Amino acid sequence: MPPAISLKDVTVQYGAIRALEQVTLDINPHRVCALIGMNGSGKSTLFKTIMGLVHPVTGTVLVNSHNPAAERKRAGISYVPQHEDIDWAFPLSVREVVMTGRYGKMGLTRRARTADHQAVNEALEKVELTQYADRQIGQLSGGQKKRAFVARGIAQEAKILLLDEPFAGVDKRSEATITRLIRELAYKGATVVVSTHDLQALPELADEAILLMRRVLMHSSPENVLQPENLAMAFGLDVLAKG
Ligand SMILES: Nc1ncnc2c1ncn2[C@@H]1O[C@H](COP(=O)(O)OP(=O)(O)OP(=O)(O)O)[C@@H](O)[C@H]1O
Repeated sequence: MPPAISLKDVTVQYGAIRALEQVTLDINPHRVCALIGMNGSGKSTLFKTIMGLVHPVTGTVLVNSHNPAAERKRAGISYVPQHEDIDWAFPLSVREVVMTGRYGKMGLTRRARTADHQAVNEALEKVELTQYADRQIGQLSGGQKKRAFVARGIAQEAKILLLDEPFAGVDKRSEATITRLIRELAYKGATVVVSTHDLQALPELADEAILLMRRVLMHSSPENVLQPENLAMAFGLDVLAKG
């Protein structure tokens, strides 16, 4: 089976800042892959590159064996950006946000059919937000907002989900719900890439992990990546001192 995501020698620059350098990696289908690295190590840039929102200066990116922008248009890939990258004042209800995940299936008319409403209701139920469905998205708590965007990914039925720090600022209950849903999505055949700073939860969450510091330092099992010497490579020695 070809990799779900494949990058070869990808370098990304923002002006003079080199955010990714010669990144080569393959992520196989049906896996949960965690992306680990310190602030500024290029995690969000990697997601945006896989989505075709940021264009590498060199190298190639394939998503489901297609060009990223084409795959995004086909709705084969779903992306939950970081909290700060979303306009929470946008006048959409939670239900409408989740419905945007169905746009790729609706064609140009964007008219929701029974199957779309059903998929949205099921996704809302899965993330336990049915009772908040008609609230404006900005009026949810941090954890509920994350869950709403995970619901959008579920409703989209995308083969690949990219989740940028879905656990940041969420309580234990939301974290457990999101972890359970990620595992369930992979079990049902999706490929999930998730960035997280929660190293303790890694073995339960992910099948494999990538240590990123502009370059891929390591791509291995969570257990290997969590070895102190490997974490020290990505985070410096502080992480060892903090245990
Ligand atoms: N639009 C931009 N313009 C210029 N520089 C940028 C831009 N976006 C990111 N950068 C820079 O690129 C580097 C990688 O940033 P990126 O957001 O990908 O890191 P990250 O690992 O997601 O960080 P964090 O954990 O803080 O979210 C950083 O040095 C950042 O300052």
